[in-house]
Amino acid sequence: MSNAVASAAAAAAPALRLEGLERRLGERLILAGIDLTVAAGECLALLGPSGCGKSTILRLIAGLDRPDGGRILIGGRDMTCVPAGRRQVAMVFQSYALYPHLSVARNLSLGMELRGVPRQRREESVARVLAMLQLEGFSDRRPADLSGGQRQRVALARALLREPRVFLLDEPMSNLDAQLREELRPQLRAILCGGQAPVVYVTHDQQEAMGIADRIAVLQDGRLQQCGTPQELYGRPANVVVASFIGRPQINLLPMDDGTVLGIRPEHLHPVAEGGLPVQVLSREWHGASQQLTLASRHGELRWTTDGSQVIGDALQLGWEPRHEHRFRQATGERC
Ligand SMILES: Nc1ncnc2c1ncn2[C@@H]1O[C@H](COP(=O)(O)OP(=O)(O)OP(=O)(O)O)[C@@H](O)[C@H]1O
Repeated sequence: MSNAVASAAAAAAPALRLEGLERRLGERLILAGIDLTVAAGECLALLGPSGCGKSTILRLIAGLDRPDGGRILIGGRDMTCVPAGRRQVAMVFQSYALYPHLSVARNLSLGMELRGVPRQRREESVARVLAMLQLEGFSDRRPADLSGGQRQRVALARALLREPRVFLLDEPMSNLDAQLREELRPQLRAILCGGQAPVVYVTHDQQEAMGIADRIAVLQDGRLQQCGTPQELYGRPANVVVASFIGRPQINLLPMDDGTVLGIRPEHLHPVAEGGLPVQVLSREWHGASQQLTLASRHGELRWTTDGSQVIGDALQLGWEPRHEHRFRQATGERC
């Protein structure tokens, strides 16, 4: 291939591509044939329960671990056997790993110093990321004198300064409290989407994945269940695993006599005067603007999110619009 043809092919290639990635530990298959692509500037969330293989995928992309099958391509180039240090991949973990004895500014500039970046450019870059992450007043502080959220932003800033070709984040907000996580979410999204590097963001929190990512890949037991936009996964889950993982409170899954499972989201139920499913209120939990009710029905317990004033013991009938029904095969869990 000529240089011009090769560079045109690289430009057209996805920024990050995983092809049939496989990882075994002894007899156990930890990852089974993972195929994923991430475009430049796109944020892909890896979502799934503990042990599903999310961190293993990140470690393989970073080069901290080797796959037993498949390939990792960055900008069209096969990086599967390239050592970690030469992949230009930045990874942010849940623990911040900042140098405790150095100021914020030094923590940020050290990597550039080691790479021989001239002083003036270092100072400009540090000032730029501090402003971007709203940390301007903190450059002289030590990590111990920062809050958890501020420390995590410094860790992010340090990763941004590496100008990586791929950005990997492993549950970067899991050490922060729920309120701070919510506050940081839009900031993080703006920062991650502002760059050219593809971003892979690991989380087990579906709300965080929906809030931050352009697309979500749902994993279970080392297998990719579905990959799509948050709206696609919510609106047309490919199987009961995805249906249960996306959307809170969890979707109702009701086994039917015809060998299917009927899926109805709690927010899509509404009271009807007649011809609906008879239910009785078992318990209630206030969520501010709405309440979540647990109901007894002939198909088992149901969850219903409503702004109504029902109380425990109330009996009523519920309906739903046909367009909100999801049908899955009982035998396989796959969408019908
Ligand atoms: N060094 C190891 N030795 C044995 N098993 C391992 C090792 N590393 C990972 N595993 C197993 O591989 C599977 C995938 O682990 P991985 O850490 O990728 O999952 P995860 O989805 O990131 O989980 P979590 O959300 O808990 O971090 C798990 O079942 C785990 O027990």
